[in-house]
Amino acid sequence: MASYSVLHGSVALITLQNPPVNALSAAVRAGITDAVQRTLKDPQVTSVVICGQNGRFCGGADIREFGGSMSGPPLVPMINAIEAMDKPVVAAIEGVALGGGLELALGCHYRIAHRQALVGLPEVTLGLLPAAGGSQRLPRLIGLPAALDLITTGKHILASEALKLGIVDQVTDGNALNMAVEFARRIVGKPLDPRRISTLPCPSPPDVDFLLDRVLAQVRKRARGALAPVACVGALRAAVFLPFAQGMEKERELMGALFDSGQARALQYAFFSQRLVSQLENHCCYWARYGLVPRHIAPEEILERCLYALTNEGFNILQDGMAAGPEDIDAIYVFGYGWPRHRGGPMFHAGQVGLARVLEKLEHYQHKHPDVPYLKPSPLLRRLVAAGSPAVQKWREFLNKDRVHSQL
Ligand SMILES: CC/C=C\C=C\CC(=O)SCCNC(=O)CCNC(=O)[C@H](O)C(C)(C)COP(=O)(O)OP(=O)(O)OC[C@H]1O[C@@H](n2cnc3c(N)ncnc32)[C@H](O)[C@@H]1OP(=O)(O)O
Repeated sequence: MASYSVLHGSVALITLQNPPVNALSAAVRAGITDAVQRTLKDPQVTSVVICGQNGRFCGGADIREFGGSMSGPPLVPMINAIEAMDKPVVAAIEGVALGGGLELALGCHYRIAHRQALVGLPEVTLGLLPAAGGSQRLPRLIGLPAALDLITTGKHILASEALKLGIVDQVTDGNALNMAVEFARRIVGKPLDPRRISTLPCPSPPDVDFLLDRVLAQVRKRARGALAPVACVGALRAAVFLPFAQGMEKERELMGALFDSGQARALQYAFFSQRLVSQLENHCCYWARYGLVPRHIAPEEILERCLYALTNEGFNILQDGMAAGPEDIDAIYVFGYGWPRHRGGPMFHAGQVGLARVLEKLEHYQHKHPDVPYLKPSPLLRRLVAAGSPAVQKWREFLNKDRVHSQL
């Protein structure tokens, strides 16, 4: 929800209330929408401040809502209504203004932030794009190159950097809310049209086509099949070439394609699993109090146990006759699972690492974890090592002619 109060008899304060990060759930959107109506109707109110409870402006749309059917007032008309208000609206940014949270702030006429606050449009990391006007307002505010960088990477930046880019208007080391309220009282009567970002042209360099093509090529390469970063560039292209309303349509169309994609679901799943795992880490501290000390597992061990077990499975597949040769397995990994092409595939990679080393590592981990069957070295791997670790192209000669095609 969002609370409404009036300070100094004239400044309406709208406070987002949805701990821990004041995400824009249906109840929060409804609360903001109601509060906006109240400010419009109240003749005593001459300016408005929007803030978040407990020193956090807003962590964005409520990601937990994405899985179900969305209810409540939609974000885009709500932000448009705030921007269209004829009373100045100031966002008081403390803690975070991320995703839909920053988009809400971009719909306000001014943004005052605490120096340490973090702002950004991280939707791309969730397989999405900033679809509450962020892809259309941010480039109009700070120009195309900076907006491309922020939106295609999803990085969070400090308010002090956001000030340099022009995303926020002022920063303070003190209380951002108090500063925003004082600021809101001072600016009453100033023209608001230049502050409505949607009405501004999108500043872009003269070689804009070249820039967009170059960034698209870089983003495609970096994205390695991820759809969202490429869609972000498409939305920013629309911001440059289309009027705001048409740009918003393009933003919605691109978001529609991403929203239900398996990639968005996977990235949102990863977002919550990562947090679940860190909660388990805290449980580990709890266990330690009872004498259950978690074992430190070095990143190298995690990598080796995953990678060499996977490679070992490849040797077993060859041994069993489920694949004709190592090239078949490598092709499946490169084309089907996104294995980096420049590393050839798991079987080729095993050859590069050295088959003797792979065997030695598997024996080492199997000794430590005899209950894990995947770590038991494949007989084929042993045969290859005994034969002097021939090149991958020669492995077919070591496959039994009478292999069992057990799964065929
Ligand atoms: C038409 C569609 C229009 C608009 C679409 C907009 C898209 C978006 O806005 S997508 C969301 C964009 N926002 C983000 O990606 C921010 C995600 N959150 C974070 O990066 C961090 O949580 C943080 C805000 C920087 C806070 O970090 P920290 O203090 O380390 O706390 P956490 O452990 O990460 O989170 C605490 C708690 O909050 C939950 N949470 C965080 N953000 C959201 C969110 N946006 N929606 C729902 N829930 C959120 C997080 O899962 C944790 O919950 P637990 O229950 O404790 O796991």
